[in-house]
Amino acid sequence: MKVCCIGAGYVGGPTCAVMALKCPDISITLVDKSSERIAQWNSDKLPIYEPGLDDVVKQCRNVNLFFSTDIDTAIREADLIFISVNTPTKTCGNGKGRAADLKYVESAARMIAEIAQSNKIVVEKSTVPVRAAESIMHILRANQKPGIHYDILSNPEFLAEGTAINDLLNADRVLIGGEETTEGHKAVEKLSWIYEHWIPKKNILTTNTWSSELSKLAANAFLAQRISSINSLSAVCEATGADVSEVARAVGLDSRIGSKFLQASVGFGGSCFQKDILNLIYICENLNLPEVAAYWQQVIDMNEYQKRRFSQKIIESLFNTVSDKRIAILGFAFKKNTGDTRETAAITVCQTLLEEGAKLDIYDPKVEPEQIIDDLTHPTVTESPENVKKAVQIHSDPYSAVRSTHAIVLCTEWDEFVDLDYRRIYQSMMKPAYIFDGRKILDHERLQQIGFHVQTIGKKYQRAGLLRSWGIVPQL
Ligand SMILES: NC(=O)C1=CN([C@@H]2O[C@H](COP(=O)(O)OP(=O)(O)OC[C@H]3O[C@@H](n4cnc5c(N)ncnc54)[C@H](O)[C@@H]3O)[C@@H](O)[C@H]2O)C=CC1
Ligand SMILES: O=C(O)[C@H]1O[C@H](OP(=O)(O)OP(=O)(O)OC[C@H]2O[C@@H](n3ccc(=O)[nH]c3=O)[C@H](O)[C@@H]2O)[C@H](O)[C@@H](O)[C@@H]1O
Repeated sequence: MKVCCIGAGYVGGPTCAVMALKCPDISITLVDKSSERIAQWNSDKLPIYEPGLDDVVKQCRNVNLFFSTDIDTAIREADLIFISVNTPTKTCGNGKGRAADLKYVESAARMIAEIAQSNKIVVEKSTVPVRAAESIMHILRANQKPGIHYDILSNPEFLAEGTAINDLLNADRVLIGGEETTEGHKAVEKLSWIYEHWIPKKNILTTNTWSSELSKLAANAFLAQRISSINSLSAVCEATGADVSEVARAVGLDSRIGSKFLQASVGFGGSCFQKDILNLIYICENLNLPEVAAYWQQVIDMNEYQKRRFSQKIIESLFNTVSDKRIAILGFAFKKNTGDTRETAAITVCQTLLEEGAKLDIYDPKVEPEQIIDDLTHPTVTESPENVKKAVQIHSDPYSAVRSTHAIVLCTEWDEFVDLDYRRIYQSMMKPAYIFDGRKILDHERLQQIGFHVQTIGKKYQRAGLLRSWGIVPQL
C-alpha cells in the first residue's frame, strides 16, 4: 500500500514517522508546499522539536518514509491520502476571528481532484468543522474523472505536542468516521488495517463521519474547559488563602472527575484549544444555538482573564510600575518539550510588560530567537515593532537572562528551570528580587528562604511579619 500525507507539520510529521516505523510494509510520502520545511525534514535538524522524533525519522527516512515537494507524484501513486494541513482561525471575511479557515484543506482537495488517475481514500486528519467532509466530497466528486472513485474518511488526531511520539504509539483511541455505505465501510477497514499494525483493535473506534468530526472539537473543548475551571478557582484561592494545588488534588481524587488537566497555570496556549473552541462556538451560532455558544465562549474568556490577571499581578507586585525595569522571562513555548509558540501565554505576559515600559530578557531552551521576535513584533501584539526590538534581549543561557533583573517570570514549565542554582541567581539580581511562577513548578519555600519574594498561581504567599493584605476576605 502507498500512503501520501499532504502537510508536513506538527501532526503530519510525527504521525507519518510513527506509521512508517510500525508499518514496514507501507511506503509513506510526506509532501508539503514549503520546500524549506521539506529540506529540514530531510536534514539533521528537523523543523520541529519533539522528544523521540529524531530517532524514529532516522530509522525510517528513505526506507519507507519519504519527504518530498513533488506533490503530484505522491498523490498520483498513493492509495490513501491524509490531508494534514493547517486550519487556522479566519482572519478576515465571514466568520473572522471564529470560523476555521478551510482554504488549505480546500486547496489540498482540489490538487487531489486534479491529479488523481485512480481510486483514492482521502482522509481528513486536520481538525475541521462538522460536515467539512461534505465540502471535500463535493470538490472531489464535482471534478471526478470517469472511472475514479473517492472515499472520504474523518480520522482526527489527538496527539499533544511534547508527547507526540508516545501519544501516537500508545493512543487511548483511534477514531475513524466514514460513510455508512458498503464502500464507506471498506474504506474504514483499510485505514483501520494500517493502525492495527500497532493499536489494539478494541481501541479503534469507528463512527459516522459527522460524529468523528465533532468528537475532535468536543475533546479539545472538554480539555480546555478543565483548565479554565481550575484557573477560575485559582483566583478564588488567591483571595481566600486556599491552595489551588490542594483543591485540584482533592477534587481530582474523585474517580468520576480524575486528576489530569487540573494543573492551574498562567493560561492555556497552543495552536488548537482556542482555535477549535472558537470554531465550535461559530458552528453553534450558525446552528442558532446561542446558549451553547455562550457556554463555550466562557472557557476562552476565562483563559484571557487568567493571562491578564497574572500579568497584572506582576506589575502590582513591582510597586505598580515596571517602567525601565529589567524582567527575565523564563520559557516562551506554550508548554514544555516543544519549540512551538503558537498562542503561548508568554506572548500576553510579555506584551503587557512591554506596554508598561519594561525591558525583557528572554530565555527558552527550544524556541528560536527569531520566532520570539516575530511573535512580539506581530501587528496584533504591538504598533511599534522597533521599540519592542530595542526592549527585548534573547539569551541562550538562563543565568545570563536573569542577571541584574528585578524579577523572574516563569512562563513555561521546562524541567531545567526546577534545578537552576537559585542562590546564584538571587545574588546576581536587583533587590528586592521577585519570582512569579506561572507554572507552579518551583520550590517556593526554599526560594523564600533564599530571600526571593514569591508569587504564584492559586496560592497567596505571605512574607513573615507582613500584614495580611486580603482586602476582600470577610471577617469571620
Ligand atoms: N499541532 C497539534 O498538536 C495538533 C494539530 N491538529 C490539527 O492538525 C492540523 C495540522 O496542524 P499542524 O500540523 O500543527 O499544522 P502546521 O502548520 O504545523 O503544518 C501544516 C503544513 O501544511 C502545509 N500545507 C498547507 N497547505 C498545503 C497544501 N495545499 N499543499 C501542501 N502543503 C500544505 C503547510 O505548509 C504546513 O507545513 C490542524 O488542523 C490542527 O488543528 C490536531 C491535533 C494536534
Ligand atoms: O488538537 C490539538 O492540537 C491537541 O491539543 C492539545 O494538545 P497540545 O495543545 O499540544 O498540548 P496540551 O498538553 O493539551 O496543552 C495545551 C495547553 O494547556 C496547558 N495546560 C495543560 C494541562 C493543564 O493541566 N494545565 C494547563 O495549563 C499547557 O501548558 C498548554 O499551554 C490536546 O491535549 C491534544 O489531545 C490535541 O490533539
